[in-house]
Amino acid sequence: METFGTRLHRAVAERGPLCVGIDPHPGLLARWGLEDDVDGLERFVRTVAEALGDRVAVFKPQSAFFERFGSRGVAILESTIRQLRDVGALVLLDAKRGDIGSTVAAYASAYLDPSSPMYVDALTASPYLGVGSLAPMFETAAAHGGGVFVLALTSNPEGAEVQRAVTSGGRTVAQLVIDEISQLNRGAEPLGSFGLVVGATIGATGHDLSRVNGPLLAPGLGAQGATAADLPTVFGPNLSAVLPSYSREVLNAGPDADALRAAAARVAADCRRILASGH
Ligand SMILES: O=c1ccn([C@@H]2O[C@H](COP(=O)(O)O)[C@@H](O)[C@H]2O)c(=O)[nH]1
Repeated sequence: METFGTRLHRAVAERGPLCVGIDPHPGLLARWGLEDDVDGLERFVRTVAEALGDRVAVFKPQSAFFERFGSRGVAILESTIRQLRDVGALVLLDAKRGDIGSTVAAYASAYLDPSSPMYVDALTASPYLGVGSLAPMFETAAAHGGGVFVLALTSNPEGAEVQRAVTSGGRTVAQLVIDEISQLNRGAEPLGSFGLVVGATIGATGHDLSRVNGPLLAPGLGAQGATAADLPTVFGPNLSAVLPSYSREVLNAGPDADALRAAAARVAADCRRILASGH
């Protein structure tokens, strides 16, 4: 069985280092001339999947925008996940799950067990009940070739007061998370399956990402103000592991399929240039 890290490494080599977020904001539905209802949601996500599904390495549907419409919205999320995986894209569901271990085990079954209707390649997770509480997710992901991306240094300004607080051991909370994920990825080749979320907006924070040996998802590009040119400041010598993530910046170009493709190609080219130059 191939690991998620191996599959991600190949997807990025074939399609380029880009994650496109699928965030059907009410404002975007209106901009696309769609109603803010289940039919509008379905038209929106089908358009994105048909325009970009065969060329973007990773899609990151934001669960909240589907949950907003109840069970019919979740059914659309489920079919979108299938549609994207059928055309060879990897799906990273952004649901930021986290809880006590026994409940985390249920989240692991829901999203990381291939027998589940909601099975995805990888899931975002929140470590604030302790990184150890996420163990059932890590175990299920490892057993089935899946991945988990754990929040470390998020792109929103409110994250810093918690994530950069110093623990009794002298490390920041974020560094503790980084170090625990680094342990899980030790020795993995070509890339570990356990990633971190590090916002592109945060500037230079002095955190040590050098031992992560796993993917570094970088949201905050585009609509939140960061650009590809900010990536070297945030990630320093660890740029090769960065997976840049854009949602609204690409989705704003729709609903025209060619315009969506052009927007994705533009941000991918910006990122490729910066990531390849290493600075
Ligand atoms: O630190 C984080 C973690 C997750 N996100 C999510 O990414 C997208 C960003 O959307 P944009 O339109 O590109 O701003 C969204 O789903 C967030 O929930 C994040 O922004 N920052």
